[in-house]
Amino acid sequence: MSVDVDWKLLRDNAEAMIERAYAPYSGFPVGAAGLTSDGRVVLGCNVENVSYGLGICAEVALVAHLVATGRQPLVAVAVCDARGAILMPCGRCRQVLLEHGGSVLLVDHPSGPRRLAELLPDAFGPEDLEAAR
Ligand SMILES: O=c1ccn([C@H]2C[C@H](O)[C@@H](CO)O2)c(=O)[nH]1
Repeated sequence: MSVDVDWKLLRDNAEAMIERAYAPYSGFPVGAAGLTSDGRVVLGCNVENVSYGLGICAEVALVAHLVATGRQPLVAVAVCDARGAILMPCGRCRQVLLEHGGSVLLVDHPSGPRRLAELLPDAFGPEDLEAAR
């Protein structure tokens, strides 16, 4: 199924999540919004913890929302900081997004959306597990 991506809608939803973020330790709230193949918007924000390493990124929270609400493939994701500026997902988040959007996933970028394949080249994937069996 092909879906038109309304990037303004995604960015607005990501920015709205800044208000929900729980980031008392870094002071760096992050919001994320994703579009599913069936046209739904899923959301996430970072959720930090007093045990610093336990904090989760906005994109990981978004994937938890996705899985809890049907787990359709992700087709596009927008992430932003407190100013509403586009934020590129950290390395761990790129791997987490790959699992649910694949290499064709569109990720918002200041110079125009990028495919995840470009942001996470030569990615580790299920075929690597198969290859070693
Ligand atoms: O892609 C990213 C990068 C960072 N953060 C969060 C983690 C931490 O709570 C804060 C500062 O790194 O930003 C995200 O949510 N997503």
